[in-house]
Amino acid sequence: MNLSEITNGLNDKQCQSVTLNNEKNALILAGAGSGKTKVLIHRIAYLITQKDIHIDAILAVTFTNKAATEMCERLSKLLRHPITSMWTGTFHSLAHRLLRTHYEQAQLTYNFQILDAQDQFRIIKNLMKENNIDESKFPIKKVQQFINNQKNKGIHLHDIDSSYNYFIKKSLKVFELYEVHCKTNELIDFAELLIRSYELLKNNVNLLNHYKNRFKHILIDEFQDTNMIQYKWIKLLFSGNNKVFCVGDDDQSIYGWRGANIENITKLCTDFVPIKTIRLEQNYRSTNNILTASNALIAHNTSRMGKSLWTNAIDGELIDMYEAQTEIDEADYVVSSIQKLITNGVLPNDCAILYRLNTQSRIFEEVLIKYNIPYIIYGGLKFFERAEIKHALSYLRLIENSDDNLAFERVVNFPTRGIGNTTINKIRIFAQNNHVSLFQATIQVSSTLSTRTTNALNGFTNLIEKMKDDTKNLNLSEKIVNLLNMSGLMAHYSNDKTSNKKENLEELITAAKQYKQNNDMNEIIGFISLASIDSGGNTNTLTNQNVQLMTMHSAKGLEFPYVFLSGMEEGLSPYRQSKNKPHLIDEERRLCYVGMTRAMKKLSLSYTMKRFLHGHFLYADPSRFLNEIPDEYLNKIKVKFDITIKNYNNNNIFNQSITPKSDNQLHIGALVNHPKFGLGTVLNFEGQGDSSRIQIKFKQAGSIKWLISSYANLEFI
Ligand SMILES: Nc1ncnc2c1ncn2[C@@H]1O[C@H](COP(=O)(O)OP(=O)(O)OP(=O)(O)O)[C@@H](O)[C@H]1O
Repeated sequence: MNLSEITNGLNDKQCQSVTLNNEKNALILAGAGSGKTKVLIHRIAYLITQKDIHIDAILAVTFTNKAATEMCERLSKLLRHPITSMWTGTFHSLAHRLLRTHYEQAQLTYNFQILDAQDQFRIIKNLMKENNIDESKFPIKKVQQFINNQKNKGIHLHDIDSSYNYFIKKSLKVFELYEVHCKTNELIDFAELLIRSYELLKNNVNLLNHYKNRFKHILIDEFQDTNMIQYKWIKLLFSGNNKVFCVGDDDQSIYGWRGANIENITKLCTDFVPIKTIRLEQNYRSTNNILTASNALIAHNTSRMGKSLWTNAIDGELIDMYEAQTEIDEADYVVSSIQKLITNGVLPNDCAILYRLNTQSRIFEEVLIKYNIPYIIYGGLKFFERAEIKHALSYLRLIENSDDNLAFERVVNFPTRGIGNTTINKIRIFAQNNHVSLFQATIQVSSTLSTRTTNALNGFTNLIEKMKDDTKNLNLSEKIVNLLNMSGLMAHYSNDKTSNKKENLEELITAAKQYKQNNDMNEIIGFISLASIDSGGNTNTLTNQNVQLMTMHSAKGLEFPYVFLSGMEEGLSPYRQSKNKPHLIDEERRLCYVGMTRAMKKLSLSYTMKRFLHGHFLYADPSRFLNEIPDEYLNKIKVKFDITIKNYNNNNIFNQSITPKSDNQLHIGALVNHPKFGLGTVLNFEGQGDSSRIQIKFKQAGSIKWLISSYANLEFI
């Protein structure tokens, strides 16, 4: 393969990045839609074909495992031969591979288990309960986040100063209990994967040197969202003999809340010298209007590394900006706009509805159903996180290692076999006191219980032993088929006609058939670990006839011809927790920028005057980000209200078509006088014609009232 085949179709800057001199490290600052994935793939192809770098000497880190699979597929296509053995994946999956390969040096046994976020939550919850830590005062999610934040920064338990406040003191207590629990049960959570693999290399000089010499080229995608421990990991592997090639965009760093450290990008330029920085500024995705409006928004962020994106594309349509009265009105507007597009021949999957919070999807779903438009939600419960899949995998875990306590707890009584909580508690206590696993405890304790309970417990332990024997010569997917039948899971879910749980179990069998084993890893352990690290996508991703719904975070890296960015209100975007915190507002602005730059042909923004969220009505101003987009790119759309008002002053009844917040005297914020309630401020209107209502906050008694507008008897002031 010659050089021109590798650089064919690349622009000058892309080409310069791909063919960069081998002697230098590189930071490719790649703007939204500037083709960074393309550059990364072509760079690897260039190294292999033009610089004779062996595939084993390349380490490629991606943001998701799906991105890694796609990268290998595209690379195979470009090179015209399959690429299967390259070390590629997320930091977590690579760390996992290192730990499984060198488990003894990492002071682990081969059977160590990976703890996903759900199981981590359950363990923290149990530990708090056992130690009488009140979850109403110390929400489990917050404690979990505290623990993970410390770990993501690479901070050890004993290094944390507990003198700050009571929350930290209590969280540290849980942290300590949690660490002991994980250590005793050989459970490794996500952050621990990184810490352990970092320490494995750091404490084993020979091993470190082996990998330093092996990986001549380390390529990292989405560098702006690396966290501290990931940065340390790369720095450790870096030597005079190898080179790093990092691709990222400081304007798209959106995972600060999860420990990502945007400063890693600037640190790179001082820690990895000599380094060449190349900016990719030509955007191939969006129309000029969408791109220029997005540029104007992100220009309000301080401390940017600076890029000015441009495009050869046409101006395209203006960006619609819709002011809705309520979230129902907003959803109606978005869905009816999508329906018009579909009627004009647009495919549903070319349309995406983006929002800030998962909970915002509900109302869109209701309206989509009403309009009979198929949709799919990304980022909800992922495939391997579903209960039925976790149950099935627990049986697989138990035949691999019957001492796996988490798996035991999940299925000892599922499907139900008459083993109640009291019995399970007895088993837990016995296991704790005698330092044995729950499975061992069951065998030892069962004879001391009632005959019925003994039979039930023996039934379970015998079932696991029989499963082990019967499936030992089968391949992975055959094993799963047998476990599903022997455990009764398949029969259990087959009876449930209201859900697609049975189909999900069948999908699990397919996933097992498709699983490609790493040469150096046991098949079952590899498959189970993959399920924990990369919980997979939605099950029904294959269909392309659905409107796509997702949070702005999940939309990272994707593109759609038509994008509807909803909930553009203060408190949602930017999210209320960022209030008065400039660095968090900057991150929210980046998130909005990511959302806007997903659009190829048409972007619609919307906000509501009133929103029912988390059980309350919220009245919010339009997002400050909307004001940061110059008017010339916007097509502002406001609804009109037909409302009947009786003016108290002159007793005139008049019908009006009102645009809220227009110069009309009746607008939100207008001052009114009422014969009975006195002075007040208009908060809201609702409905049409005779059934319209007006909401007013009266100064007297500070009360808020809805009045039928026809009889409101208001005097405008
Ligand atoms: N040289 C090129 N010529 C034509 N199209 C290109 C070129 N480079 C990239 N593209 C196209 O531009 C679009 C954006 O590319 P890609 O998704 O790789 O961008 P990105 O930099 O990863 O974007 P983001 O960071 O916003 O997710 C894709 O549709 C891609 O095919």
